[in-house]
Amino acid sequence: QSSPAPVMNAEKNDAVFQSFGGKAGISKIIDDFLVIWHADPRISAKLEDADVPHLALLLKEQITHLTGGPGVYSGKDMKTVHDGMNLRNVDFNALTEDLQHAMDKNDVPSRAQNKLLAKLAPMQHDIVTK
Ligand code: HEM
Repeated sequence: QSSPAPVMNAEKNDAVFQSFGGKAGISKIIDDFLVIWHADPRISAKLEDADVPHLALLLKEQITHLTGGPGVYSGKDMKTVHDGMNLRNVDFNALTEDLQHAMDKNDVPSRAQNKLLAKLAPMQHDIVTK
């Protein structure tokens, strides 16, 4: 006999993902985020050698996962990826601001934004090396 409990849990853990507009919402937010990043003189140079379509794909997977959506993140761990980029706290903060602009532009409620930002904050330690 099937129990309703796992379904209820799934719905509960899904709330942030739904606030982001699900897969379509996250896809749009990341596309907007990359446009904003490209236009941000503080960190645009960091994208010069990047494979942006690949980065977009992995960011969509990662944010889907972090907001409680379906699927897996297939990329590398944050320390391995950003090692050697000489990233500073100001770079991390600029990127976070750009992401917030993208979330604002897409009307993500601030409570849901803060849930995601709280998951990104501990990554700063692995990403910032300088
Ligand atoms: C919370 C902060 C961040 C998160 C969640 C994040 C996430 C990611 C992810 C998922 C990837 C792709 C991993 C892979 O290729 O396997 C990546 C790559 C990359 N990230 Fe970050 N990142 C963060 C901060 C930053 C910052 C602050 C910068 C620079 C300003 C940056 C620049 C890059 C670049 C240049 C790549 C490589 C793209 C390429 O070579 O194709 N990241 N990041």
